[in-house]
Amino acid sequence: MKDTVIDDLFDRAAGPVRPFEFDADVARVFPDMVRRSVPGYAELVGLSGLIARRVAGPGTRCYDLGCSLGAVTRSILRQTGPDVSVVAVDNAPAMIEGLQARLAAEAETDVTRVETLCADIRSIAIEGASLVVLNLTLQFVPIEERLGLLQRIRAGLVPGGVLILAEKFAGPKGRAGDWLTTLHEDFKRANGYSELAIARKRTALEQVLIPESLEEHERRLAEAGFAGSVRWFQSLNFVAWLVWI
Ligand SMILES: Nc1ncnc2c1ncn2[C@@H]1O[C@H](C[S@+](CC[C@H]([NH3+])C(=O)[O-])CC(=O)[O-])[C@@H](O)[C@H]1O
Ligand SMILES: O=C(O)C(=O)Cc1ccccc1
Repeated sequence: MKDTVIDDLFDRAAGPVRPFEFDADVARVFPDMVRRSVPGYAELVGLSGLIARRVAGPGTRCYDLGCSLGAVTRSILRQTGPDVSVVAVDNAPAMIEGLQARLAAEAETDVTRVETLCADIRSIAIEGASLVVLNLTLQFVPIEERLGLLQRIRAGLVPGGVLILAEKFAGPKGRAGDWLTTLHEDFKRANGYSELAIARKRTALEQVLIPESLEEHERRLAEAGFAGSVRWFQSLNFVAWLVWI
């Protein structure tokens, strides 16, 4: 449960690379992995809490979809009043178990405000939501199912409610996109990842994390019926939008 377990999962050269999975090994190292792999992750999580503070009125619900170990859930809890609840959803049992253990261990957290669900975000009910957060999660949903999920999210928002969508995005073809990829790999090197680990994780993620361009995302948000959006975060090839109805 410690957040200091070092991620060395891709350092071992043994055997062919298997597709990336959110299993118990990943859950164990996840805080270190995400901090060293996603530039601006802490800022994304912290600012999501500030957005919650603005939009989550009394008696409303926030959804953290693909919550992993609940960093965003805890950020929302910290920034909102006692009558705001959070539904934290992930389909990886190891993540939900890790989240539950963390919540129970934190004396300052009111666990009665959190409902944890080990479920697929494509099949849960979304109702009475002032905030829905997809923090680096939509990228793992099959492309043909992304529109339907966004439509259901929009239908579940209350007036004044918003969606936070954060994604790794596909940069433009050519030099601009190449710069973003190169600098992201430099970021990983600077955080201590080996060439082997970077290459093996790239292969493991290939058919699993499918990034799309900024234009594809923005076109789909409009198609899903959202009224507007603003990009409020970008660090290299990671971006976040605030999306309203
Ligand atoms: N269909 C699905 N249903 C439910 N969960 C899913 C699904 N697909 C993927 N997941 C879950 O989405 C999470 C993505 S990680 C999110 C980080 C977190 N938001 C954070 O703020 O720390 C991002 C990353 O690792 O790049 C994993 O825990 C998956 O099990
Ligand atoms: O490492 C990467 O390239 C990423 O895109 C971030 C990430 C972080 C944690 C799990 C999977 C992907």
